[in-house]
Parts: sequence; structure tokens; C-alpha cells
Amino acid sequence: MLEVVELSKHYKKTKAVDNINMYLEKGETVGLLGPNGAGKSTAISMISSLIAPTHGDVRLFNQSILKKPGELRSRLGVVPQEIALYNDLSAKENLEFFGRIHRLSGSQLKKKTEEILHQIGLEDRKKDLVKHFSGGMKRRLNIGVALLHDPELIIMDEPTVGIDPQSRNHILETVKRLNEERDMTILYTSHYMEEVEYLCNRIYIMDKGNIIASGTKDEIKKILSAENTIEIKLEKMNKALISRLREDPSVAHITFEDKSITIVVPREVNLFHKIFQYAEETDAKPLSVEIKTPSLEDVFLHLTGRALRD
Ligand SMILES: Nc1ncnc2c1ncn2[C@@H]1O[C@H](COP(=O)(O)OP(=O)(O)OP(=O)(O)O)[C@@H](O)[C@H]1O
Repeated sequence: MLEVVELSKHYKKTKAVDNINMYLEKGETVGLLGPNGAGKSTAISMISSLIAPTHGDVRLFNQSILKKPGELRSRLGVVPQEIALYNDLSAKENLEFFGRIHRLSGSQLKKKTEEILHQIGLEDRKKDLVKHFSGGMKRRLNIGVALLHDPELIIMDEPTVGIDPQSRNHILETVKRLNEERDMTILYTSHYMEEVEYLCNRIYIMDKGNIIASGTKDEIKKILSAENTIEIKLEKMNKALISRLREDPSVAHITFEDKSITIVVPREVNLFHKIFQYAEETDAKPLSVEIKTPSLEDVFLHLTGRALRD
């Protein structure tokens, strides 16, 4: 359905997007994951033909979006990061306004507006002015606007940033339903690993303009199959133990917070007896020492050397 071919956007000093390839099959929910500045928004803007690429092509339904932007854009819905609504209109009036832009009118417009208000859970607030809405409600309405013309593919650019947990859950459920009940194809960008893990079948991880990993969740986690992540829970934090572990040549990464230390070691190394030896030497009191199943966050740390939200 969507193919991104060797797509790049270079600004004077920055390679915002640098030669990326992606594809989406019909009915898939695919995650595009990366920290701030990774190039996600630039990639989405090119995919939805809002900005022109420096190089490469975007093919939607087997046609180049660069050659037929108008026609293809009508089959695509984009939920931008910025809220694009009229504050002095009600939720219903906003939907009607944008519906008319998509040439809906009369009973068709009324039916569509009601259907979307139901989908985004704002039926009982439909007559309230948008200026009185919470950030989360505005985002839900923003999604509603993108659904008015029944797009076959919808692209969402970090739709849950900075909103209350209730609206966030609502948005996640709406996205899931759109995919499961209406077979909508969805490209979902986020820097929240748990959202992508919940919603998406396949994932692309972007960093510094490049796609650094792609595949199903299991395939991506297998990137770490050569390593074990070990979590040491302590009665209280012990800096001497951290230093001692750092000196061990088989410890590839070490992070710590509160009363726990997490280390990454090659799978073939059995460090358990050494951990207890170091703990004894430094007078640390381990409560538990466990091998953790790697999370996508661990993969990201492994690939980039930093946490996703740094
Ligand atoms: N118009 C522009 N001119 C120059 N540099 C730009 C422009 N737009 C984006 N960039 C740069 O390109 C890089 C990627 O930006 P982009 O907004 O695509 O990242 P992002 O992954 O969407 O981040 P965020 O989550 O913060 O939106 C950044 O370094 C940004 O400063």
C-alpha cells in the first residue's frame, strides 16, 4: 500500500532524513519510533506530500505521490502534531466545517459527523466550544477531522504527547479499533515505546535521520539475543558495587536508579557468581538478581547508546 524508497531530506547543515526505506501492507499498524529530532516528522511530511524530498520517492497505491499529490492525498488521513482546529467553534461545528472542505453535505455530512463523534467519544461534548476542551479532547477531535473523508491509510504524528492518561487510553483504543474493525492501515509515530508495543505489528526505529532497525517486535528483540540484561535489586543503592561492576570487562552497559542496578553482558558470560562476590566485597545487600526479558527500550539503548526519551 505504501512504499518509501530511498527517501531523503537534507537541510543546509542537517540530514533530517537520510535515505530511508519503508513499506506498509494493507491492514497493518506500523510504528515509527525515535527520540526527539530523529526525523520522524520530516519523514511523515514527505510521505503526506507536505514537503518535497531532496531525493527518493513515496509510492502510495502503486503511484508516486510526488507525481499525483492531490489524488493520493484524498485517500490518506494525516493527524499532525499541532492541533489544527477552530477554537471558537464547537466540536460538531469543527467536524462540519472540515467535512464541507471534503465536499460532504446534507444528510451525508450529518451522518458522518455523528459517526465520528461516537468514534472519538465526544458525543456528549459535541456542542461545547473547542476553547473549553482539554488538550486530550482537542487531540481526539484532531483525529476525528482526519477520519472525515474515510481515508484508507492514516498517519499519526505523536498523537498522545502531553495529554492526560484518560485521553491517552482513549486514543490508543480508538487507533486499535480503527485497525481491527475498519481494517484501516496506520502509520503511528511515537517516542513512547509502550504505545508502539501495544498497537503495532511491525516497527521501524529511527535515529539521526536513519532507520537503524526494523521488523516485528520479536525480530527486533532478537537483536539482543547475544546479550543478557541482568537486574540487581538492592536493599539500598551502593556506589562501590557500581564501580566494581564497571571495572568488569564483560559488562557492556550499566544503568542504575533508586535501589536497582541493570547491567548488560554477553550471553555466554555467566556473571552470577561474580555479582555475589562483588556484592560481598562492597558490602552491598542484593535482594534479587534476575535476567530480564529484553524490552524494546533495551534494544534502543543497545543500538544508540542512549535511552529513548533522553
Ligand atoms: N525546516 C527545517 N530546517 C532545518 N532543519 C530542520 C527543519 N525541519 C527539521 N529540521 C531538523 O531535522 C531534524 C529532524 O527533525 P524532525 O522534526 O523531523 O524530528 P522528529 O523525530 O519528528 O522530532 P520530534 O519528536 O521532536 O518532532 C532535526 O535536527 C531538526 O532540527
